[in-house]
Parts: sequence; C-alpha cells; structure tokens
Amino acid sequence: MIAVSHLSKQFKTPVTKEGRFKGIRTLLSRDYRIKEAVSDISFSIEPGEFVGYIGPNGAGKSTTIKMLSGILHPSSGEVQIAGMNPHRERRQVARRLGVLFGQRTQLWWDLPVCDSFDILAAMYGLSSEAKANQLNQLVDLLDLSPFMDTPVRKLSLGQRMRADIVAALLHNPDILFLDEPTIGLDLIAKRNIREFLRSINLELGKTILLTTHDMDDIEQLCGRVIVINDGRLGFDGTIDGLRRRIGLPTLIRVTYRNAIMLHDLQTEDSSLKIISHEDRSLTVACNREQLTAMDALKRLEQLGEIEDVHMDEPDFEDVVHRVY
Ligand SMILES: Nc1ncnc2c1ncn2[C@@H]1O[C@H](COP(=O)(O)OP(=O)(O)OP(=O)(O)O)[C@@H](O)[C@H]1O
Repeated sequence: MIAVSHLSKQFKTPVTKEGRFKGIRTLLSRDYRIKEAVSDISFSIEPGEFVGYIGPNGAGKSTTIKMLSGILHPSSGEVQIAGMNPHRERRQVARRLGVLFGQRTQLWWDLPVCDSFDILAAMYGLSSEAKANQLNQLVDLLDLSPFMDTPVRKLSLGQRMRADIVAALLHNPDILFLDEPTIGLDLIAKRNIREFLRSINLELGKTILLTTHDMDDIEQLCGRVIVINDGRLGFDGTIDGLRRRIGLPTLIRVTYRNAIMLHDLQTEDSSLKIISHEDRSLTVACNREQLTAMDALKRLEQLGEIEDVHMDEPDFEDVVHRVY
C-alpha cells in the first residue's frame, strides 16, 4: 500500500552572515548549509496496518510525511502510494489519502464547521449523497452534532481535532497520515480519539501511519513502530521487538507460601538478577532477550511453592528514550 525506497531529503539553507547589512548579505550569499533531514529510508506498509512513526524533535518525521503525501519532492529515492507516485500523480493519490496535521487545521477559521465540510466535499467532487453518507456516519461517531454550526475559531481544541478528523476522512480515503492527532488533548478526549482510530482501522480496514510524541498512543494503537533518528531509520518492528532490542529487564515479584533460601536459584548468567529478597518474597530482573518469562518462573519455582506472581514490563516511554 505504501512503499518507500531509499528516500532522502536535503534542505539547502543560506549561511547567516554577521555584521552590518547581514540580512541583505545573507540573501545575496552563495554560502549554503546542507541539512540532510531524511537519509536513505526504506520501509513498506501493507493494507490495514496501523504503524507508529516516531522520533525525537527534528528527526525528520514531518519531512517524511510531506514526501509521502506529495507536498515535498524527495532529493532521491522513491515513494509509491497504492502504486502511484504522490508527486507526479498528486490528484489521484489525494483521493486515496487523508492527512491530518494536529498542530494546524485544514478548516476555515471563521466559517461554521458544516460550511468547511461543504467546501471540502466540493473540492473532492463528492456527490451530495456521498457527502451526506459520510457525514451521517462520522458526525455521529465523533459526536459533532452539537457544534456543526459553530465557527471553527470558537471550538475547543478537542472539538476542533474531531472536526479535523472528519475533514480528513470526508472523501473516504483508505490511507490516513496522522501527525500528532492527540496533541494537547485531555485524557478523555485522547481516549475517545484513540477508540475512534482503532475502530476505523479494525472495522473499516483503513491503513494508518501515525506520528506522535505520545507513547501511550503508540502502545495502545500500533502493531508496528518505525523509529527515525537524525533522519535515519533506527528500528522497524513490533513494540515487543523494540522492548527486547533495548533489553530493559522485566521485573518479576514472587511471593512464596513459605520462607525461601536463595542458594538454590541459578543466577550465574546475566538473564536473572536478584533485586531484593525478604523472607517469603523475591524480586528479580529478567532479561527477556535471554530468558522467557516461563523459563524464569520454572527457575523461581525451584525455590518453593509460589503463592503469587506479579510482572512489571519496562515502561514503553523509557524504552523509546533509550532508542533516541
Ligand atoms: N524547509 C526546511 N528548510 C530547512 N530545514 C528544514 C526544513 N524543514 C525541516 N527542516 C529541518 O529538517 C530536520 C527535520 O525536520 P522535521 O520537521 O521533519 O522533524 P520532525 O521529526 O517532524 O520534528 P518535530 O517532532 O519537532 O515535529 C530539522 O532539523 C529541521 O530543522
């Protein structure tokens, strides 16, 4: 559905001059600095996948999304969206693609929400029946009816984001690029938007590429995560795969029926490390790269009869910070 091959983007910016008339001298200067914002990135996304595209500030995420949606032309490499080139076949690609930039709205600031939808429907050449069908469904699902007649500038951030999601989906695209769709929202608004995105992915089979700094979005929604850092691809795989690669340990807390003696526990390798021990309870750090949770429990069972087990997976936010 989405194929990206050796994609790179360089930006050329004039070097700022110092001293008198520096503005004019910078403008006339032939000294340029080259910034490699995206560097030799390749990945492909299958229909119906929900993929997180993450990285620190300035990593090259928005630049990638802009090249995928045909807004920017790559310096080298190739992008195909549903077999089409988004730059050369921009109109055809636009029909298959919905794009949301959470930090900006694509609605008309002073117009009521419903007027913005009318303009967008006309731009996409939707029949009045197709528009009504889409709006009936989306307005209901995202609970937009109470403010359809309100000017966009008067909406709360959560209402505006829901209206922008409807705008991105109005022409019923099968691919969605979402750049920070939950930015600045409260917990309930985030939860509602996540539920909606999950349902359009699972029930309607939309292919979604999500860029966000909110690791809860990624953990709750994405089956796969692509990490970009300083323009380069750092990881492409499942969230569990990312956890395993970073190797932060899982903490296993075990309570035994009776007091235990520690000398029976095999800890000679680095796969299982004792963190604390108190009479009947034991906490160990298990390196899941080297030892499965089942095998760790088998070793722990040798110390006595287990009454209760509690496992703490490494926090995903910590995992991601290690990749950055
Ligand atoms: N038009 C431009 N001209 C020059 N440099 C640019 C331009 N657009 C982006 N850059 C630079 O390219 C790099 C990648 O920027 P980009 O906006 O893609 O990052 P990002 O991962 O989306 O960051 P953030 O999470 O902060 O939004 C940055 O160093 C940025 O300053």
